[in-house]
Amino acid sequence: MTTRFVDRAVIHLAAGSGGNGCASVHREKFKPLGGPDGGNGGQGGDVLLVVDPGVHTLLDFHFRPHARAGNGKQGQGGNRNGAAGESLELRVPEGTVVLTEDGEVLADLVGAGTTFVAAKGGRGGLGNAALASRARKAPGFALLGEEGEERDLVLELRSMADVGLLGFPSAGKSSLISVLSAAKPKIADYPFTTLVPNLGVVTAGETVFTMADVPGLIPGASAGKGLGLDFLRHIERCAVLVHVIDCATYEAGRDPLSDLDALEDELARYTPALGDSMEDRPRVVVLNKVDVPDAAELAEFVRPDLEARGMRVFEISTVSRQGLRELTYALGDIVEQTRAQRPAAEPTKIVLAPPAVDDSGFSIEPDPADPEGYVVRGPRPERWVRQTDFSNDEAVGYLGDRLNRLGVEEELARMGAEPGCRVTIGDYTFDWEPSTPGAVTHLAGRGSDPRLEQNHRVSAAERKQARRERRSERWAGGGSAADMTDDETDETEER
Ligand SMILES: Nc1nc2c(ncn2[C@@H]2O[C@H](COP(=O)(O)OP(=O)(O)OP(=O)(O)O)[C@@H](O)[C@H]2O)c(=O)[nH]1
Ligand SMILES: [Mg+2]
Repeated sequence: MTTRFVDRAVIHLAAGSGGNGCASVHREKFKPLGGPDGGNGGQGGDVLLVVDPGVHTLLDFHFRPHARAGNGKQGQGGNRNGAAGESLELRVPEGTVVLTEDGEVLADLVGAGTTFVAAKGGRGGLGNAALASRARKAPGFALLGEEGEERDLVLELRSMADVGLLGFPSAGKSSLISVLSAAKPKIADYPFTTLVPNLGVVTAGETVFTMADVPGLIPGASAGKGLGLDFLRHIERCAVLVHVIDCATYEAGRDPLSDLDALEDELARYTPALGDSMEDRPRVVVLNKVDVPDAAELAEFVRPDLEARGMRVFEISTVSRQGLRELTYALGDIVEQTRAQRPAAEPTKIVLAPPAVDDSGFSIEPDPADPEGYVVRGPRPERWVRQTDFSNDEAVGYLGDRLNRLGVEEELARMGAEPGCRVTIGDYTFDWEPSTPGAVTHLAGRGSDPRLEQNHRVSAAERKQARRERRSERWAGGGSAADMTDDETDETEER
């Protein structure tokens, strides 16, 4: 069996947006002044990655890298909440590693059914029924649904083989896998013949194990030289490492001992992305091409040195097939031992959501893009701004109240912000009009609220630019319906 796989794909995901809340007033014959009855918007659908043992490659993502989940529906009058958007499940193979474009590992998907929330749907906005309070009996506004998360992620499939072959280019790795298994990889006398890993299934008596043939390694690989990191990535998961050493090379500066040192050196320099050091991984040395008389002689010569280093050494030839049986059974034994030590199979159906963040805080910093401006950061202020319909003064007033209650205004004053200065929260910039200290009104009626007057709605390009300038730690967006009620909780407290 030979499995050739596309082992890396960049995907672009868009979760569904939340539906807007509805502002509606109950109307009935003879009852002209009913209460607010606008329902909440539905939650946007998530984009999920789900491990499916029936999927073996990332090929589909190669052809279809874009995926989008359904949007939540708008709330409606009569207290009808909008339906949630449909989540999208993308099937990925066992052993898929999810990374950011910067290479940060987000998840390592093992176990059938394991699910990763790759892009979180936006929250639906509260309708005016949910926003009503004693102080605000009939809110003339509702909250907007939030946009769904958009994410570019990298998927990598790391070989899950039991045995990983490593060696210089042309050492005979592909040849070895071809004689030990039914795999028929490309074999040629030029370096880097193998560009993608090949998996072979090897049988040693009762033991059946997989072997991965990976591209050749050259010094500097751990720093990305040759196929470098691509190569190393694939042996991270292998329980047993086999150094395949070419005893018949005439290349200057190459001999079995220095080849082995170079390979070990690269391994030591490589930091596995999955955090599991390869130092303690069992390894054996295969001295290949002993069908060549000079090579056989050299192998005999270096064997004691290698053994003195504690290595198990096998002299083989993939051409004459000598030494193969012994090697196969020895590998089978080691694989059995590592299997026995391995913890029990992972439970299935784990759902990996982005870690919950403490979203209660906020911070204010001088705006790097404006000498007199400030930038307010925090999951809640940013979310509240996104939820605000700026064409509705009452909604803007409500935002002002929320920010006030959180202490944003107080903190701005403490930092010496001057009235009229520009304050940016998320994608919006306001002129700051502080309310009189000590006389903060929590009750915004209908009509204009002078404290927050939105200047302009910035264009996407401006936003991007400003974001770049202000770049710093960002909060993981998203969140659950729980935080939605959370906002309302402190409202309740205050009431
Ligand atoms: N004489 C002899 N030649 C061998 C033996 N094993 C492999 N070769 C030759 O060595 C060359 C390289 O073999 P491959 O199996 O392609 O080597 P590789 O390690 O997979 O090389 P890359 O994929 O480039 O890293 C080929 O020309 C093979 O025919 C052997 O046991 N004896
Ligand atoms: Mg090869």
